Amino acid sequence: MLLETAVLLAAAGLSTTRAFVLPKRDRSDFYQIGTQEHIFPYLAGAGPYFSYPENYGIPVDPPKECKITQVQLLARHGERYPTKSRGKKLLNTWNTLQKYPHEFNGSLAFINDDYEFFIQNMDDLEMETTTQNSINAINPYTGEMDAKKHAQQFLAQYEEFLEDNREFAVFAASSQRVHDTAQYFIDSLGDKFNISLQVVSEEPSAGANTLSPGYSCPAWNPDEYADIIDAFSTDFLKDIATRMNKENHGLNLTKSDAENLFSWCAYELNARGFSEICNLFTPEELIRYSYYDDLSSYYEDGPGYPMIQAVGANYLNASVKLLKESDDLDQKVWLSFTHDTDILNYLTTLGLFDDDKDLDPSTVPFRNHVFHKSWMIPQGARVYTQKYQCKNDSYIRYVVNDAVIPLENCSDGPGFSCEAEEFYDYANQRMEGQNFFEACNTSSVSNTTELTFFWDWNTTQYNATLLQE
Ligand SMILES: Cc1ncc(C[n+]2csc(CCOP(=O)(O)OP(=O)(O)O)c2C)c(N)n1
Repeated sequence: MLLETAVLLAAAGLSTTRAFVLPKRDRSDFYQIGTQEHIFPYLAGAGPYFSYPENYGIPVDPPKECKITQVQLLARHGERYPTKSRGKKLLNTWNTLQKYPHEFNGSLAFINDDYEFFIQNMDDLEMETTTQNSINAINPYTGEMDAKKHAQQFLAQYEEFLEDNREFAVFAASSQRVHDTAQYFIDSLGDKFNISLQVVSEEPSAGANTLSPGYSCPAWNPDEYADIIDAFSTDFLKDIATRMNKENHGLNLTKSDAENLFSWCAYELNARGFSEICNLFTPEELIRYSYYDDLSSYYEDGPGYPMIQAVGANYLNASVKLLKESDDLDQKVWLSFTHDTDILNYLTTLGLFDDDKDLDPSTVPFRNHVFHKSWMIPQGARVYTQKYQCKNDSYIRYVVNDAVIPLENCSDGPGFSCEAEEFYDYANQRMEGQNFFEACNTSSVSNTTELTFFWDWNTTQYNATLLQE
């Protein structure tokens, strides 16, 4: 380097070394990307997509003698940056680290080597990660690529069925990231399809005509079962903070900093493809963190909160109606995109992961543990309902994140499916006495009592204003 250039850069307060020191081979993102996929299931559904880990081995294609007659999808948006509120918390922890006046020792030492925080632009908060906004050109875990890959997988899987079904509406809740995911998916399907994207309002005023009933549910109280969740020991968080503080005298990381590090790890994976922060945790800490999240979700948005059965009934009721009307409806493909908790509410009403045993806060269970939240709704989650005909009978079954998950009490049909009439009885039973509008006190924010967009999109045209939330 010319001496003058070095002097100029130094005068501007910029380091002259950075541009000229290649990262060490073992610290290069190139070599590290792809080495952390085994921890995705432990990141509370905030990290990159992964297939449902407990696959029973049932082929996703219906048996050969059967013919698909309807497909429904309820999907989560793809990998994203943190929300604004989460981003603020992560920045606080990052500031604490940045203010530390000494070189870091031990597991945090990577920060000494020109570590660049993964949130570079506050406008990225709440948004999908994309090739454009990723801080690493070779990040394989963008929400954009996930949606595009998902669409290609969908095309390959339903190739024959889609031959005759190339024109349909796709539905997205009106959050920007949800909309963007649906758009990437549609773009990736290609120009042989004629698709109309319907953006359904997620404002509380949408009432029951929504894909995100969580926002139209004023009666929902996140703290309803806080006493159970709080009974879980979070000593593992204290242990993490203590370990970092011992390695670095004077660093006063707190328990909540330790908790933030887990989501830092997850979101950095979405934005960079790799995160040194993920390497701070022991396997045992990851397991405890993951169960803590299962427990919270179970009692806030899952089977542990009886009201959720009514919230999830809003979509399940519509889904069952579509299944029953499949012969009469021209549209056979029903793809919808929304948020994690809304899918969880729906799965709860459906009872696909409900073994009637409440999760225990006094210990981490292993054998009695069906409810793994991150397995159900990781970023890019996809819950398919398949209806197919074999001889003269129709059958229903579910494919969650690439794995066929049979209904525990109704799986005698081909491919471990549930005979349609039996399924309708089962669904009725799950929804008996469940009224979303009443249970949520939705009348205080809206007078829309029915979900109608699947049936009236053609005349109404849904194009709600996109929200950065
Ligand atoms: C039944 C219910 N009502 C209201 C809420 C409040 N709430 C928290 S998160 C959320 C939706 C968006 O959640 P986010 O964590 O940003 O999910 P993502 O977009 O990543 O899927 C809602 C409606 C809830 N969780 N559950």
